Order: sequence, then structure tokens, then C-alpha cells
Amino acid sequence: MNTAPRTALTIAGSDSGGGAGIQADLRTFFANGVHGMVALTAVTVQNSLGVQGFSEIPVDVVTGQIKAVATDMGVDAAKTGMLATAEIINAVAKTLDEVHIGRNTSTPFVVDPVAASMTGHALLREEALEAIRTELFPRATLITPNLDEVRLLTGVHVTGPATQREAAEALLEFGSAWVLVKGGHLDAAQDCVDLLSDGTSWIELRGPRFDTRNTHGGGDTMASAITSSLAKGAEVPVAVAEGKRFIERCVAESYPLGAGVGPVSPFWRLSP
Ligand SMILES: Nc1ncnc2c1ncn2[C@@H]1O[C@H](COP(=O)(O)OP(=O)(O)O)[C@@H](O)[C@H]1O
Ligand SMILES: Cc1ncc(COP(=O)(O)OP(=O)(O)O)c(N)n1
Repeated sequence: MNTAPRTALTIAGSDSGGGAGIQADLRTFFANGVHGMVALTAVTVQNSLGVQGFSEIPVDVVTGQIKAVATDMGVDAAKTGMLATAEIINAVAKTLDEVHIGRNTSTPFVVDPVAASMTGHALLREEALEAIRTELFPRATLITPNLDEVRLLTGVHVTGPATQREAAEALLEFGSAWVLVKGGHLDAAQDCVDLLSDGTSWIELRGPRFDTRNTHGGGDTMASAITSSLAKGAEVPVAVAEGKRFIERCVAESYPLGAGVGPVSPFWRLSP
């Protein structure tokens, strides 16, 4: 009989266009040899041009999905993406404690604090930012904000290495074990440099910047690649280095689709 692969759970929204959200997460888990499971939080109406609207899933259905998979199939690592409302965030935090997922357990937990789509549409109700800071970050093994999210969460406007470090310090105050301040939106003429820290180690992850506008789903894909590595037992610095290498290839092989922004490709290993 075959043995079961490692498992990863995404708690996130659906992207009807297939490039971000749970679709990106499941594509990435699959591409990394991990069995992906889902707790759906919201359904977005979305295509390459942006988000036209969304509807939340009832809170008890969100928490029910988490409990159903955690108590039966087991979760080796989990991540969050779009959570939509403070009510969902509060309930998810409580449920993660009940099923023993988070930084003070043996099951790593990655928080991608999704606030808006790259096209500028809100994916989180305004009052929910505080719940992300107080309910999710203290439970997180790793948080992975992009520069817009850093500004919303801390007020720090990152323009280079000094402010990237200042932002990481401010974010660690909220209680996560590690923070990854992603630098994809820094100066377009430079390499892509992300900064990883637990307040003691400061690790710069530098990679080439590929000249493409098709980066839809990039943040979700990177967080899911890191979650996959954590599910397979990697320590955080190794998992993030693996995630960085993975997303680089996904961006390099991204493709146009629709009239707007195309998706990154988690399937680069399948390319001929
Ligand atoms: N054009 C690019 N070429 C190579 N890597 C990129 C590019 N854009 C983003 N990245 C990398 O993809 C990851 C996610 O990027 P970022 O754009 O900062 O976050 P988000 O997708 O959440 O907005 C980071 O590791 C970043 O360095
Ligand atoms: C359902 C859903 N979740 C997350 C996102 C964010 O994806 P994107 O707009 O591509 O932004 P980054 O991945 O670059 O942070 C979304 N659009 N939809």
C-alpha cells in the first residue's frame, strides 16, 4: 500500500480566474508534492482585470472545514490568505488553537496578510486589519507581507534596506516567530530582495528581477511554496530559501491570460 504524502491546509478565498487564492495555493502544494486541503473563506468574482466583488462564507462553515480536515486527515502545515472579515479572523484563530496549529505547537502556520489584490481592490474589510495584528500574528510561525501590507500594518514606507529592516522590527513586535518582508515592489531596476528575520538572524534573499507584468498570484504562490517545505519538515530559513527559488521560476514562466495581468506558473517543473 502507498503511504500518504505530507499535507498542507490553506485557509483562503477563491479566485474565479484561477491565478491567485486557493487555486494558486493548491497548484503550488501539488507542484511541491504535498496533499493540499482547503478551508474556503470567500468567493471572489475576479479575472485578469481585477476583482469585481466577493461574498464571504458563513463563519461556522469556515471553521467546520478546518476542524473536518485537521481531526481526520491531519495537517502538517497551514497558511492563510484572504480572510475577508474580522469575524472570520477571530473564529479562525480560536479554531487553530483547538486543533493545535500555530507557532506554539508542532504544526507550523504561515500568515500571508492579504489586504488587497494587486489591482488595488480590497479583499479585507477595513476593521479586520487589527484582528490580523492581534489574533493571527501572535500565532504565526512566519508572516509574509508585501510592501503595501507592511505600510497598512505598521505605517512604515519601505524604500530600501534600512526601511525594510525597520519594517521587519515593527512587524515582529506583533508576536510572530519570523517575518519575511517581500521586496517585489521595490525599485523595478534592481534585483528582487526579500528580508527574513526572527529578530536575531537577518537573512537577505536576493534574486534576479524578471521583466514581466504577469505576476498575479505571486504572493500566494510564494507563501504556499514555503508552507509546502514546512509541511515536509524544513526549518523556516530553509523553507523560505526554497520558496524564493520556487517563486523565481514561477515568475520566469508566468504567462499572459486575459486583457490584464496574467498568472505566475507553479508548473514550471512540467515545462518541456
Ligand atoms: N518581477 C519579478 N521577478 C522575480 N521575482 C519577483 C518579481 N516580482 C516579485 N518577485 C518575487 O516574488 C515574491 C513575491 O513578491 P511581492 O511582489 O513582493 O509580493 P506580492 O506578490 O505579495 O505582492 C518575492 O520573493 C519577490 O521578490
Ligand atoms: C482570492 C484572492 N486571494 C488573494 C489575492 C491576491 O493576489 P494578487 O492580486 O495576485 O496579489 P499578490 O499575490 O501579488 O499579493 C487575490 N487577488 N484573490
